[in-house]
Amino acid sequence: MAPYVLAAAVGALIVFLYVVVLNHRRCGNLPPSPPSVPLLGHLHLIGRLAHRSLHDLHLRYGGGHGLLLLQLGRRRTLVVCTAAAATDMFKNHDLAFASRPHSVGADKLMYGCDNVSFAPYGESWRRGKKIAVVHLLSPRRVESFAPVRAAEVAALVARTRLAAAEAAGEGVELRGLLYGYANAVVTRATAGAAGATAERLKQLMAKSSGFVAGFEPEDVLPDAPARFVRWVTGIDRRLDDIVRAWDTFLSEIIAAHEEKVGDVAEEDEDFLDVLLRLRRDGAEGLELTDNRIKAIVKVIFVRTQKCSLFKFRFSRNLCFSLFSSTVFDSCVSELWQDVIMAATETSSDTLEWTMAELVANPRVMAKLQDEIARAAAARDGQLAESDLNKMGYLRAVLKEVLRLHPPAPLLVPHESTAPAVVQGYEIPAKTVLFVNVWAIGRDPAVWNAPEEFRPERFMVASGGGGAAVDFRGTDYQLIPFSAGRRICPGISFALPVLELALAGLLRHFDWELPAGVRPGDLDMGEAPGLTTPRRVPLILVPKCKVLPQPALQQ
Ligand code: HEM
Repeated sequence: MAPYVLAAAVGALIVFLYVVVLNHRRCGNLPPSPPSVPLLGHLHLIGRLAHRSLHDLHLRYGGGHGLLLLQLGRRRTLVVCTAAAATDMFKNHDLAFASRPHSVGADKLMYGCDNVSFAPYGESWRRGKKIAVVHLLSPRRVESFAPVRAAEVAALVARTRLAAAEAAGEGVELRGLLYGYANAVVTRATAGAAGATAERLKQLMAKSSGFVAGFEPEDVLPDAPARFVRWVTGIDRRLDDIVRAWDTFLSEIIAAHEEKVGDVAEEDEDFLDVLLRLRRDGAEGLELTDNRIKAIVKVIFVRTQKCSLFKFRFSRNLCFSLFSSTVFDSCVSELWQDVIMAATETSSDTLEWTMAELVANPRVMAKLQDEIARAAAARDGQLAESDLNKMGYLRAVLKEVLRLHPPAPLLVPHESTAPAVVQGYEIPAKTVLFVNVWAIGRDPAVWNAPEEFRPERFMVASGGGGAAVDFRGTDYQLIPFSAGRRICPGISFALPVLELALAGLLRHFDWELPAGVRPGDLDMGEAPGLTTPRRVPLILVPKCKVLPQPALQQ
């Protein structure tokens, strides 16, 4: 028998005994749970759209308190499924659940998790988040990127015009256009340049996110067999190659930025300039080592490209064949494919969903175009970023899109560091937390006609019941950016990027479905995984509008 087969068999036996014991150690007043099987726990119950599987499991087994407890391989996992349970969680137990589960891939790729997103709760995370909130994503800094956004929206409109001319009345696939736009804004804000840097970044992103976020051997196997699987399948070797490629890329950008020290006025700084200045000034308590700067810059690149890097992947095939190394191999390559899919970013996913919902709801599209045209007319045909504040319907449309299609439908997994009593149930420490914001956005206890796309629910003038509901983490029925300590610090960066692109696309073009496709025929399914890009890329026919003014200065 080959030594690795023997080692795998021994590993399997250890795991089997371990999980059998673990499965039978259910004690205390725990939340409801479906029946489990040895080793897998409940993994086999999770389909390719995990948020939907978890929602169905909750409806079937969950009871009235909005919680479900699952054993996903080695990880005990609490799922929050309703707005009421989310309220209890974020109001009363945010601190206990503010950490992150450990990921070997994230650890290697993120300089020992010396960043914000992947860091466990503690001093290092607190310092990183402070840098992000106070120095990089503050209102003043976000405002300073207004010219970048204006230029990139103009470029998006120009590229769409070109695509429309080339398509000559046929459909245009929007995904590439939207991805290019968001990628350019982010690369310019982070590193001051787009072009070749953006292209290199796109390639690195595509290579790395599966490693950070994939289903790791450690999720199911004890440490020693997991290390063995890593070695046999070559996961670690490939990971090391990617780590080196990232490091070279980041070192080069840092070196280029250091060369131009003193040439850049504070208001023109990109994120990297800010971090290097803080280091030069010896900003108190920030300890900006090279690796820390690289980790922060990387996480911002990655976050803005695809905010939910923890792209846990639950595949039934994987679950049923855990001990076959070829399965781990195919899992990795599957993840690679997934990553290429996943390389579409949060902002472009959201823009694509918005365009799909608008074309499926022509009444909403017309009303929004009217609002945008009126805002432009009030300014002699020009549109400025400050006009966004006056476009209440545009904001309502975005809220409705993020309610139905949150880009991270289970947020990013948290982990508890202390026992907690949630909704009357005892939750032990070291429990992973998924908050099913996709299900919460459809919770019939808080939303009327939850499956309908109805932005008016957020409008005071339309008597919408959700008029006062915001999505910045205070109203727990709408938390696409999360809430509490781990809330996304990039909301103010993301909103103008999304709203300006929509204003530009809807002001300059009318949008139609390709000939023969009716709004009801539009495929509104999601691609498998724990993020929710559209299953089918959106193809629409842009019709250039004749505007009262020759050019839009935005
Ligand atoms: C539509 C756009 C976006 C959405 C829906 C979104 C959503 C999220 C979500 C759900 C989380 C996880 C929160 C949790 O763990 O509970 C998160 C974390 C984070 N986001 Fe975003 N995000 C977006 C854009 C951005 C942008 C543009 C940036 C930066 C420029 C950013 C930076 C971050 C960072 C640094 C974290 C980690 C926070 C922490 O762990 O403390 N995000 N985001």
